[in-house]
Amino acid sequence: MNLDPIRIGLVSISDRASSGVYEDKGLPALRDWLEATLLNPIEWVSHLIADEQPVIEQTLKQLSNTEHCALILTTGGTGPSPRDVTPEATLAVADKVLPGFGEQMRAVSLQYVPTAILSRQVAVIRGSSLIINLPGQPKAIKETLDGVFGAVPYCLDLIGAPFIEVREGSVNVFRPKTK
Ligand SMILES: Nc1ncnc2c1ncn2[C@@H]1O[C@H](COP(=O)(O)OP(=O)(O)OP(=O)(O)O)[C@@H](O)[C@H]1O
Ligand SMILES: Nc1nc2c(c(=O)[nH]1)N[C@H]1C(S)=C(S)[C@@H](COP(=O)(O)O)O[C@H]1N2
Repeated sequence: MNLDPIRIGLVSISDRASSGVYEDKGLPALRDWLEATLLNPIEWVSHLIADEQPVIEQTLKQLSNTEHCALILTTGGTGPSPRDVTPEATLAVADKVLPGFGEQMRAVSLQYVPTAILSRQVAVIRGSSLIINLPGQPKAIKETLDGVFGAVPYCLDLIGAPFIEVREGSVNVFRPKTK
């Protein structure tokens, strides 16, 4: 079966990585996980930006409206510090909020760290894009995506995105049987 390409937006949100204090490990971790999981060809649009709410909102709008990314993943800026504003920016550009993703990611993350409850991560629909916030610790990307990605393909089906398939032995995708 020929799978359509999927356009994916990646946004690493970190004051220190974006200013060169440390090397960004967010974008590579996101790419590695998605490349190891998805069978579709992937078209990437990546951004490394500071924890600035207007910049985050502008980036998300561009990825959704102009770049037409079906899936947009952010990493970083979900905690309680004053500079952590990713959820506020994501909610500000949302058409619909999907609270189940945040609930599930925090529940899954509690298996790894007791501080999982500090992440205020959200997932939303904007237009034909699904936007999901992930925590900033690079290792949290695999931990959370392993736990929630099973629901992503059907969510993308419902918003008119390309039909995506995953590699055998990666994540268990659930699509309800069609009537
Ligand atoms: N993009 C990244 N690349 C590499 N390591 C990161 C990145 N983002 C976060 N980390 C690591 O995870 C830790 C917690 O991430 P968090 O998002 O809370 O950072 P922060 O303290 O808000 O600072 P900053 O925004 O400057 O990354 C950081 O201290 C850093 O060690
Ligand atoms: N799976 C997972 N979730 C996690 C973590 C982690 O290491 N793994 N770190 C937690 C911590 S310590 C914080 S402060 C919050 C917010 O992180 P952020 O501000 O980097 O997004 O995510 C939490 N969620």
